[in-house]
Amino acid sequence: MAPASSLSAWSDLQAHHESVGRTIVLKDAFKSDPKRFDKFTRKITLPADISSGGNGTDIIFDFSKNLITEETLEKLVKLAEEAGVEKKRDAMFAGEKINFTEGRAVYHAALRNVTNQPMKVDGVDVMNTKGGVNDVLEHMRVFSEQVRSGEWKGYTGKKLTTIINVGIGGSDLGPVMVTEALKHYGAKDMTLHFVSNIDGTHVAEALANSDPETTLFLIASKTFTTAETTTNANTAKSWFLEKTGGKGDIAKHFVALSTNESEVTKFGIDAANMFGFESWVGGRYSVWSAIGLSVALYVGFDNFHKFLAGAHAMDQHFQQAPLKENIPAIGGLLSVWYSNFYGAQTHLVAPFDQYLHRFPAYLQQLSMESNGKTITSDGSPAKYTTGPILFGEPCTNAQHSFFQLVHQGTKLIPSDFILAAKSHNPVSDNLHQKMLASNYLAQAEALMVGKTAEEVRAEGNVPEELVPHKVFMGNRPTTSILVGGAIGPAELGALIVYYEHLTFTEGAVWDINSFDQWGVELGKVLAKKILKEIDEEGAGSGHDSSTGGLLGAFKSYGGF
Ligand SMILES: O=P(O)(O)OC[C@H]1O[C@](O)(CO)[C@@H](O)[C@@H]1O
Repeated sequence: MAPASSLSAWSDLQAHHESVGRTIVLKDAFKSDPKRFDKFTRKITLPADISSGGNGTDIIFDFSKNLITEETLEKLVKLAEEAGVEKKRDAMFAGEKINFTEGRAVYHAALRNVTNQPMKVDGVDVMNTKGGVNDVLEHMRVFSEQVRSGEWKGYTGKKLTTIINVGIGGSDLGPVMVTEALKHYGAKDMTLHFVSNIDGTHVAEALANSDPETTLFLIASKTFTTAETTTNANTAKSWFLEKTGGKGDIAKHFVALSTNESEVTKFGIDAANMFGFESWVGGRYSVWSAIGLSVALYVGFDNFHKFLAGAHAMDQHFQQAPLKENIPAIGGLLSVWYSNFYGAQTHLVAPFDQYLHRFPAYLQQLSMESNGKTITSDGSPAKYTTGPILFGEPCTNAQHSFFQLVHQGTKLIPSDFILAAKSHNPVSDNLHQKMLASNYLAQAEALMVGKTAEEVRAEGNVPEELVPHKVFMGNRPTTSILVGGAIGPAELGALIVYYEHLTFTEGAVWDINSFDQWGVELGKVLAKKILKEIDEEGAGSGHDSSTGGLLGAFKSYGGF
């Protein structure tokens, strides 16, 4: 595929940015076009039987507060066409090996293919083959129901009520985020811990208050070779054997979520207690796979299934909707518009929802591990900026910390705001929810309309020297996502997949491989070498003076 910047739609967008984009004033665009909201808002309705309220939940994506005209959208769609976004999308859904640096299909959509359409990789239907998607789902259903009901017992016959998921990256962030987001649906008698960091504090704190008789360990690692996970898992195993005086039955208390059966059995977990998946599931896309077992255990399999079904609904929309109506494609194209034509470097995602407090952290891996790449498909460096820095925190908290910069800083920060119309906790007669909503609406409005010097002066009593400090430039773009109900499993699934396919669209336009992650390797290799050097005499070898100096200082201060 040709580099994006050589496409004629790209030059066309550059000219369009010069002539139109740079001069769009959003508040004027709204004044002159009363239909702007309708024109740029898109909606998906989830099937009633999976929606949180029992009737189909609408999710509205209001793109109207973005720096676009109808012509901009047409030109962005043209860019997507020229960049082959639809062709690449279809190749992904056809199981083609679009992860071209690893020779792998990118097929996580099969994991949530709840309508059970045949989906094949190398001619094999991954849904119905032995050990395939449906078999693993059935294993997850049976196991999660047994644990939740107490039929699956620990070695002394007690119900397992503490779940410790040991995993990192995609084997952690998805399960953490989703179990937090769906806490309302979680088993009240279950305590969850997620141990990811190699910092011994993480595992020590999780084990500190856990009872080996009632604890279930999920060792979650696609490769089962990740240093942090195998080390934490071994520490957990030693703790378990020590606390149980060697009587603890690993088979009852440890299960593995992995693709690597030989490493799993070497660790001491029986293959029967392994929940498998395939290499075509990338780590950051794995919450839909066996890696999501903690979710199924916590919220129950029916809810896990709704989570998959909501995701599937967004997959179908992405596959079927024409680009101009295609919600994730529009999200991705807007990101390209801001990154490559306005020079934006960031993407803020602020959920107005406390349950979604780990959503931005989850999206960081999804977006930045996918599109933090320089090299394009022909091996040459991109001549344009690629993956933005995604960041975020829940609101209203974020408003009281970094929103100063979003409103008055020198950077353009395209922002997404997410709100559910209904709270799971409508306390104080919904006062909190109304205040939350008022902030969600006010922030997007304030970012757009800003405040001029004249408006500041008109407020009266403002010393002239303070006027510039109180001016808000405005014209700062936001996308407002409104879930027309409560955020339940299906709604969450659909929201995640919106960002997955947004990320896909960006990568497809930028002509990069969004599905590998070579950039994490170098640090891992160096850390292995340095770990050895910590136990050897001296301050290592072949290091620069900073690294060598710090290594020496660490050894001397730490007594190593
Ligand atoms: O599930 P694994 O194989 O332990 O990998 C954990 C994480 O490590 C990474 O490979 C990055 O180092 C991620 O892509 C992945 O999600």
